[in-house]
Amino acid sequence: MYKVLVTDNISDLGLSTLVEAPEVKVVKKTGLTLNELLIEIEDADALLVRSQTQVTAEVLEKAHKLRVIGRAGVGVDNIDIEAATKRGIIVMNAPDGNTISTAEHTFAMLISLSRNIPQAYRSTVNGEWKRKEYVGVELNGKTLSIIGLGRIGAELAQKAKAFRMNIVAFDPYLTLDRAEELGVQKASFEDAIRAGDFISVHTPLTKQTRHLINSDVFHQMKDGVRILNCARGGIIDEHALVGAIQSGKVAGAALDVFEQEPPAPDHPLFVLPQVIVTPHLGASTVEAQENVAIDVAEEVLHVLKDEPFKNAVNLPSLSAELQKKIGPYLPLVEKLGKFSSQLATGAVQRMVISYGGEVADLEVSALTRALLSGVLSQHLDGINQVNAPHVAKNRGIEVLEQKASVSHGFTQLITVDITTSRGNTSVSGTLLNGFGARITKVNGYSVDVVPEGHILHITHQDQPGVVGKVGTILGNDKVNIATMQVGRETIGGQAIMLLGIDKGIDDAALANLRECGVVNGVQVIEL
Ligand SMILES: NC(=O)c1ccc[n+]([C@@H]2O[C@H](COP(=O)([O-])OP(=O)(O)OC[C@H]3O[C@@H](n4cnc5c(N)ncnc54)[C@H](O)[C@@H]3O)[C@@H](O)[C@H]2O)c1
Ligand SMILES: O=C(O)[C@H](O)COP(=O)(O)O
Repeated sequence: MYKVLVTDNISDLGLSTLVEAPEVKVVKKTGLTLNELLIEIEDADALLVRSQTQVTAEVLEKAHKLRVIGRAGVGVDNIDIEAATKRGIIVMNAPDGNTISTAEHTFAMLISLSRNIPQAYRSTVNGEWKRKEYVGVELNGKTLSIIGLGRIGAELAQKAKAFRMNIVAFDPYLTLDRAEELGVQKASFEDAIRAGDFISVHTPLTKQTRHLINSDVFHQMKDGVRILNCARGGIIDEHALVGAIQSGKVAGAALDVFEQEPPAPDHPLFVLPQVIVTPHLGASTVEAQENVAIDVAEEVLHVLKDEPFKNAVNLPSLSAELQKKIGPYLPLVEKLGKFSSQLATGAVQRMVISYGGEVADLEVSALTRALLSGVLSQHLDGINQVNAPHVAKNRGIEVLEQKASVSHGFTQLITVDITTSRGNTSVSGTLLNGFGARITKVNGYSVDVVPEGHILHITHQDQPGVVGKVGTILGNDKVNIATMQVGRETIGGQAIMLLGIDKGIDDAALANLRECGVVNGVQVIEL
């Protein structure tokens, strides 16, 4: 039974996917103190959060069983991704479900800001009638600069265009074609900042975007500019914003998010009449909350059930088409990794993974991760495709991926060459149409082995009687030989024998084999 811990308010409709899954126990505990969270996380297999729960390295330290963190929403800045990745924990979000709601909220803030609606409401219900004080500005014909033209930025652009605003956008990944398609003017950051009558930020909060809008940037803006942040607190330097409003540079600001949430009640922005605020409501609609909860619950369940999943933020994303194409290769590369690392002796220093034939036409990074995970998991605990590249890098293991059109007679061939402190090991494998995975070459010897179960790898001199002697020793130990493959360099030269056996071999029989006088080395490979 998998324990899925839910620590923020996530829609029950979305959670029903998990509640109804027989292999899952949903434990919903919101408002936990840090100490309570540290206890609850210990036996959790999955954690579901929104933006409130701070999933820090300290929390993850206690997460001994955790395989996946699902964020019912977009921003993952409340999760220590690096710490999760190191521990092999998948972090996934629900990137699409709240786009419309957040863009609509931003637009509501834009109109409210231009017409002073919140201020006028408060004044009017307090018995005042200040028609002159709340004169606004039109949106029509004004320039809206959007910093970060992703899902929400692009959706906002469409809404603002309907109000006949000119849209100028800066996004490092914005192409001219995409800008044309959206009907926006692509600009540099500086030009977008200088052009806007209204400036709205829609980037994630990262090291690069923290205080992206600071006092230097405010100086470059038009006098009387209005600022919006419905993305993340911290993208705008709040102290610089206070100064820019007090100096008259900025005519108004609409904020849904804050550097610290909830902000202190005496926050200096709250006494400025030009500032309107909401308590992080961008995604707070019935529709958005159902969408993100359903999306994330489904994907978390896929992870727990070892099924293909999407939206992991600490794994490269694979299209459904690519997943389908590389799927059949995954068991082969994992086996190649396990086989080669059990054969290799000494500390791994370098791995070269070569893809030949049809597989070379695919984007193979997911296969490389799976193979690397197969290699490292033989010697290290807790290795998976999420943390394998990170662990290899930390241990100074060089990993090279290469592609070749030749595949030595096979439709596709994958070879792993491992260099250790003691020498080199090379193992190749292929997928045989209708027959599955095969190991086709081991250290230069051609073989045809199904990579499964218990395999003995024996090196010996090619001479009469070796097979008989090995067979007798195993027979005496009641070990049944299921398959046998031999390969040799030349007649009478160095040779290998790969024996598929029905059960693990005990230490005594292994010692007998090693001391029988006709074999040079024996390695047990468990796949
Ligand atoms: N207020 C809310 O309730 C709410 C709701 C949803 C999302 N958000 C926030 O909005 C952010 C954007 O969401 P999205 O779904 O549009 O994400 P997205 O990934 O589709 O778009 C983000 C865009 O920012 C761009 N970007 C990154 N760094 C940049 C930089 N330095 N300068 C300019 N552009 C940069 C990216 O290229 C990307 O196109 C999220 O990261 C989240 O923090 C807030
Ligand atoms: O990044 C997001 O998706 C939004 O900020 C929503 O956050 P919330 O789930 O805490 O409302």
